[in-house]
Amino acid sequence: MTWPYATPGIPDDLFYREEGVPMTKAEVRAVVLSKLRLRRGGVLVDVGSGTGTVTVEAALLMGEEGYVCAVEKDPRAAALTRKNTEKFGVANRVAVVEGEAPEALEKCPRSDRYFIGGGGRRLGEIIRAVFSRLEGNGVVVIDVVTLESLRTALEALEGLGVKYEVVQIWVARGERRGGYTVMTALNPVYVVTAYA
Ligand SMILES: C[S@@+](CC[C@H](N)C(=O)[O-])C[C@H]1O[C@@H](n2cnc3c(N)ncnc32)[C@H](O)[C@@H]1O
Repeated sequence: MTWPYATPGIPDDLFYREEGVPMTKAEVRAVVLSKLRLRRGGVLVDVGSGTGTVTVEAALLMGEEGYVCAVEKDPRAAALTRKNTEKFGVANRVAVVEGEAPEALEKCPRSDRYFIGGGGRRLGEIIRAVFSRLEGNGVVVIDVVTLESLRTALEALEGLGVKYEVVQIWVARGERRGGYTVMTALNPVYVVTAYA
């Protein structure tokens, strides 16, 4: 389908999804994409692309001349990223690299914009590798859920001596139940934005 709007805001349920493949939720994507300060015609490297929602929306925002290199170690998630880029008509400007970061980062061009949405136990290594490849006036956005990952991310950034900020996002969505609207909380997430 062709997304007809100037801003992405694609509802989560329009993406192909699969049990066990995580997704960055719509409200969190809005913050992540805003913090990334993408440019039309820019290049984003999306590390741990999962379902591919950030890849798709970033590609839409950067326009026809933009390019996303999506790195994903889980073959099922990589396939889902591909499928979603096809669904939203951006597959021609997305390269899906199936492999594990940090090594697989070598298969992406160097860039001034990185989103790290996954990294597991290798998060610290990935952050250091990303900064070694980051181009001038770069922005790196890291999305973490657990306190341990937050600590790893902050220690890595402190070790690199770079400027960063952290926001915590708590989103609750209203769900209609028996004639009432009940607010249902999503997991809180931390969005860390670091600057070259
Ligand atoms: C929370 S999900 C990302 C969700 C994604 N941003 C989206 O929009 O759907 C994290 C992903 O990172 C991937 N991942 C974890 N460690 C990785 C690594 N070292 N290299 C590449 N991918 C990794 C996982 O397989 C998982 O799909």
